[in-house]
Amino acid sequence: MRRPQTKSKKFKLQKRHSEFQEIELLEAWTESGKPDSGSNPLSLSPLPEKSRIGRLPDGSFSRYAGVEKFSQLPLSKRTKDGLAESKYEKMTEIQRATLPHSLCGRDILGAAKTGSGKTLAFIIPVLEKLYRTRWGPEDGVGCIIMSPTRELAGQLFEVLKSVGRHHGFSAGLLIGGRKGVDTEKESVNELNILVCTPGRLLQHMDETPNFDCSQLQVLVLDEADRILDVGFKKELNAIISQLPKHRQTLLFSATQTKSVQDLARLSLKDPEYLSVHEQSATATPNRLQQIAIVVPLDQKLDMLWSFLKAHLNSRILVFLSSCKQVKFVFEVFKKLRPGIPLRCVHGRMNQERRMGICSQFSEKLSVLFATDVASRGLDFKNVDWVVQVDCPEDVDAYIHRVGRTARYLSGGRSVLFLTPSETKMLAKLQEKKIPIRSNKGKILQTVSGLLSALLVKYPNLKSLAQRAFITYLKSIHFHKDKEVFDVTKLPVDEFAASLGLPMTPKIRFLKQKDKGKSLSKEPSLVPESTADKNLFELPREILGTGTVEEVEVEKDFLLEKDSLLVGDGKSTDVEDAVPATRVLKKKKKLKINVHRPVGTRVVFDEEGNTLPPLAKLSDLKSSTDSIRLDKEKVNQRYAELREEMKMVDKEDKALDRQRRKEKRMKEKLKRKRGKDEEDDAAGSEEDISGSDREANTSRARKKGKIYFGSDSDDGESKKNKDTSGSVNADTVTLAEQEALALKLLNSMHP
Ligand SMILES: Nc1ncnc2c1ncn2[C@@H]1O[C@H](COP(=O)(O)OP(=O)(O)OP(=O)(O)O)[C@@H](O)[C@H]1O
Repeated sequence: MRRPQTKSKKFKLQKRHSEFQEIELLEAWTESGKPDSGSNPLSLSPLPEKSRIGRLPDGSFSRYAGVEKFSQLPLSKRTKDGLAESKYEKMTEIQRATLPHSLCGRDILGAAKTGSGKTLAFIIPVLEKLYRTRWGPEDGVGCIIMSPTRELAGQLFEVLKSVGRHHGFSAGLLIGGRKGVDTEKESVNELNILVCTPGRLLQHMDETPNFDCSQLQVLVLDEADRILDVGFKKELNAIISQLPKHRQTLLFSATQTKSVQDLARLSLKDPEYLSVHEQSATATPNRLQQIAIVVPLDQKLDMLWSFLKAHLNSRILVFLSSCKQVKFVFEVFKKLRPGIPLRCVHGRMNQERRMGICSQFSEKLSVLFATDVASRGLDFKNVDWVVQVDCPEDVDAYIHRVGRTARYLSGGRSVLFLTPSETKMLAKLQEKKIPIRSNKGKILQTVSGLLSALLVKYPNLKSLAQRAFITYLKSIHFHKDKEVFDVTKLPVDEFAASLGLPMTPKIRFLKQKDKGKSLSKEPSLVPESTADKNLFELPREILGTGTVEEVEVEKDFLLEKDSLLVGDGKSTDVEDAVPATRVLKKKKKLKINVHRPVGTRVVFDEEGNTLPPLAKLSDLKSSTDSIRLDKEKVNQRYAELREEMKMVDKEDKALDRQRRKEKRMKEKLKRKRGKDEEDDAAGSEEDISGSDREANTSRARKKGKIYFGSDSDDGESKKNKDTSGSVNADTVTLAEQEALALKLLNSMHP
């Protein structure tokens, strides 16, 4: 037993020794720019000072400028093995450009197109830095990698785990929205690498006793321009003030900041600005095909629906401007069943669900409706289409959104919907080297009419629609670029109608801000349409004008934006950092601005088309086109609909009650049968020599074919019901069925 122990100890010592040699060589490279081939591998020099950050003398990194493979770089064996096992062999452009600099301790400002491999460009130097300084558990936090969103932090953590699998460092994912902050507090001081969002990191800095980052070696900001912008300003300043100035800082983004102010905030020292695609003809990936379609605001959902129906075998990522928009479109489209799985992700969702949905989206062909929470950094696999239903707030936001497709070597396509008043965005994109051309879209199927019927049937959808309406207008109102976004140019009544709303919600924030200004109508640039216009839409002149409904709205639109989302006072993440302010619901006397006769009970076929009786409304339309509906009629119709729905509801409830009773009876019998079978197995003489009736029942029981419910499953079972002397549920009442069941039970067990 002793021998192997000695052997393994010896082996470990040898291994450590060779690692020391390796570190020595790497250090020598770092110091001189060349591996120190002349040094004696057996003479161990003292450990390098922990705080020292090696720097490659100018020009000497050029030795590695032309190398193509990771294996040719002076990396530790552990990192090289991790890379090889993760199937990374050849470097991408940004990795080739930045690694020689970052490996010798320089501050880096790295910029490259989306999907070009920036993550490895900072994960590798992090691992190498800690390895070379022989960082251990007792040294605490050596590196912080920050990301603006929790999902992205989770993804970076996975890459770190994969490439760093042979290293012995401890690493932790610190993001908000997860329980277990107390558990984190216990171990956060022992972690060597923190992958985090700014909010959660700050929370630990504020609350965790003895939380210490004073020995920090490397700070990484992924999506640096986003973390440096106003949304994170306070958090970032507070964090930076607690970090040592003497450290290496790596900033990466597809849309990198060059602001001197930003760089000064981070105390960068002679940073290397490495933008590998600056001379490229395009700012987006070469394999990305991009088109823009001009769609009137009130036809956006029709266009989106038509698009989805035409691309059922694709993985599609759809961007909308706010959580409420995402929720609404997801919920109503789900009810209309387009024929492809639908998912949604936004900042107001439970974190576990958010993460789960993002990973499911990579696995299955589906449509993911998302806010900008999914716009940066996320590496979904094989997204075929990115559809931007709501225009991004600027060119950078556009670049990140479309960057979710056409990643690394794969291709992809994107569509941008622009309302007629947003067409200036097209020129702005083209100015910034984005090869996008405008195209005509075809509306194959309209849904706005169906939505109004859905909203009658599901009142919660109506309030979702109202909120979606308000938050959309607010998003336009708060966007900075007024050349593109002008809320006064939007056709608000038509927009409300297109969401299925029977009346236009009151837009209070505009009333206050732009008193006197009236919202004008959009120029009509209707895309080519092969579909009938909404069949049950009544002409607007029949419906009266200028009347509104007030709805509960969030006071500050920014709260609606995921990127700046915040939660309750106990913030755990920047996404949850500012307390949400709500305005109390204020009901006012409603005047109704009806857009169309609201539907009756709706039945949909598999394709999401309405079946009669809704279709009758189209007849109603043709016969009433010329009739002016007064308010009384509308109210009367509402009352009728309510009554009708009550009746339907009653019927449904009764049916449901009956089903549940039957189910209970079935279960009771099943349990009983199980018990009997146990008794059979115990070999009771009485059971074996039972009466004919018992024999019949027992035969039926063995076949598992005693039914009392009407939902029995197959034809054969129905036949058996009769032969086994059991009951035909269609011909007896529930009470009779129950009585019979009891009788049967009693007869089986007198
Ligand atoms: N050297 C490499 N060899 C093969 N695949 C790579 C290499 N580097 C990165 N990749 C792959 O390329 C894809 C995109 O990488 P990554 O997520 O790092 O891009 P990015 O530049 O950070 O994109 P974004 O700007 O959207 O954040 C990932 O699937 C990653 O696994």
